[in-house]
Amino acid sequence: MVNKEKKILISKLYKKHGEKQILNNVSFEAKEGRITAFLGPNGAGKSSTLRILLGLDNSTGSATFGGQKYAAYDTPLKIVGAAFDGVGGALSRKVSTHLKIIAQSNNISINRIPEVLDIVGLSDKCKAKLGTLSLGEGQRLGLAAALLGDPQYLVLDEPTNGLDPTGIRWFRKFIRQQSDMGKTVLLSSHILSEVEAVADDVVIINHGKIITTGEIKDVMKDLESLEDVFFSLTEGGA
Ligand SMILES: Nc1ncnc2c1ncn2[C@@H]1O[C@H](COP(=O)(O)OP(=O)(O)OP(=O)(O)O)[C@@H](O)[C@H]1O
Repeated sequence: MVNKEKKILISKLYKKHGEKQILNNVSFEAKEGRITAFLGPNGAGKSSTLRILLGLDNSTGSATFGGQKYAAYDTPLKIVGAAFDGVGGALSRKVSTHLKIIAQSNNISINRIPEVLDIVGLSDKCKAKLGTLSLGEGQRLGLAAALLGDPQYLVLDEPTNGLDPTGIRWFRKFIRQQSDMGKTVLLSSHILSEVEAVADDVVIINHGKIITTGEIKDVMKDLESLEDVFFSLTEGGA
């Protein structure tokens, strides 16, 4: 039975690599029309959680989009758009060809390609080779690929990596537009100031354990900045 609520629900994930427990009862949700930031220091377990959510790794527990696992959707790119580090195509391939391959393998019309390039401000790079893109352009192309299927859910791993201040400002506006359209946005970051400026809700993870979740304004209510919250929770003992 498909859950009508358009939320990402992560419940009781446990994961070990060898003897090391890298996820320990990880549970949280990301809600429709809101931007949820998944925050934590290097090695905290963010990418591991997102990989499980996207069916790239296994674990105990469950991780669903609208009540269904990623792999249970016939054409997942029409439901979930994901962007991880790197573009992931042959460097000699053109931007348009890269997006065409992704679109065609997911039954998405190629008419969508100019639209997504326009949304991310890469229309002039349509014929450029992947190997010639800057880091920031590569990030934008990753977002374009994520948007191809006009998905309800966006899962973005460190989306501001490599963006300059103009790019960061562009990203904030872009992601707010997406959530205002009713999308469910989950993004990971270790850049606290970025998250503070853009997120509605925050989930903080450290050493594989969720240490706080809530609306950003509530999590921050007794502290000056998210930076203070983060350090009080991750270094102060929790
Ligand atoms: N395949 C693997 N084998 C062994 N250990 C792993 C593997 N993948 C991840 N880990 C370990 O799991 C822990 C969590 O890693 P993960 O990449 O999820 O962290 P992260 O929060 O995304 O960090 P970062 O911000 O640096 O990307 C780390 O200690 C990492 O070394």
